[in-house]
Amino acid sequence: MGLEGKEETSSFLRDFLDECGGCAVIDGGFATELERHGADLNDPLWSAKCLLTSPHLVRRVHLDYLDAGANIIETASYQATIQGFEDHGLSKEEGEALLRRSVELACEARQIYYDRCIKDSSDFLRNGKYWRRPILVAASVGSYGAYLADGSEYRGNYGDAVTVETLKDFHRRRVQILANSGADLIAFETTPNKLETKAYVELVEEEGIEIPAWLSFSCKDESSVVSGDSILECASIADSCKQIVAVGVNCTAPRFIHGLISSIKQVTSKPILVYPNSGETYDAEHKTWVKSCEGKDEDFVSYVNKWRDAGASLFGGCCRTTPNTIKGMTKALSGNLL
Ligand code: MET
Ligand SMILES: [Zn+2]
Repeated sequence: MGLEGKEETSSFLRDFLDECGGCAVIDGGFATELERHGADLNDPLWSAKCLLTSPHLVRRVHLDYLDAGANIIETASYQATIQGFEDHGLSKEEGEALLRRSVELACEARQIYYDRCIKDSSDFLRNGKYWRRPILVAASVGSYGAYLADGSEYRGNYGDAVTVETLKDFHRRRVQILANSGADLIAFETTPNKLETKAYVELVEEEGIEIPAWLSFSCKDESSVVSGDSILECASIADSCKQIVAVGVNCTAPRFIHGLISSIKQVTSKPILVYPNSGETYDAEHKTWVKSCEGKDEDFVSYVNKWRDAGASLFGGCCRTTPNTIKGMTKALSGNLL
């Protein structure tokens, strides 16, 4: 890509944020929301299983988040990998088609949402002018640990045998497919360590990935990602890559978010995104979420404006948050705290 393209990439998200009025709303937990609707995700493919068994539900959850006010919806590809689909008995081509399908489903939901808004044209009129809420489709890429389906993305320790090269090889084909699928950007999410951060950055540079990406980390406290690596180091690596247009934190307890924003701000001037989980902890052995002292949706939502003051500009939710959480955030950010 020439210089012109790179400049376009760096202003892509800022222009979008301007259009949204300064900050944007991301959707909430996707897999856990599918479960709330009755999907059985007790499978190594987790949410990606629904791409095979219930695409209508995938589309429906995307729509629920759009109705709640989301400006960015993330595809059901978090745990969709060609290797995972092959382990499930599918061919490479079928696996690749399902990755593309995850993006199509999100794009279809956006189209349905816009078509509906045209019918109810009040959504399209602002100060007497035609306006439609900007909506992006972000192609989710979960970590190698997510593919292992043993909760590794919350530990981030892959052992000595796994190198940057292993990880690049693991992610390469999926990232290439998602980058050419019609998605607006790639969401590298729940990144657990420095090694995988390096792998993503090298991969997008070496493969000449043409769409922008964000990189977000799952963290275990205010200063470290789940592996124990420093958030400052990880965020600096993400910052060094032109294609990465935002850096942040996801699937992390809300109580650590404020401190993490302050740390990330020290090492990047890129927009910062935060989409914490409900504050519960995932018990990989029993495949359940365990309550902590953290409160409910309402408490979580009341933090949003503090996080904005601390320097973040994209906000959403991760596991166990719901369209209701996102609705609350949308209101809180537009100055109408519930
Ligand atoms: N976007 C993914 C989801 O909400 C992130 C999962 S984090 C374990 O399902
Ligand atoms: Zn999560």
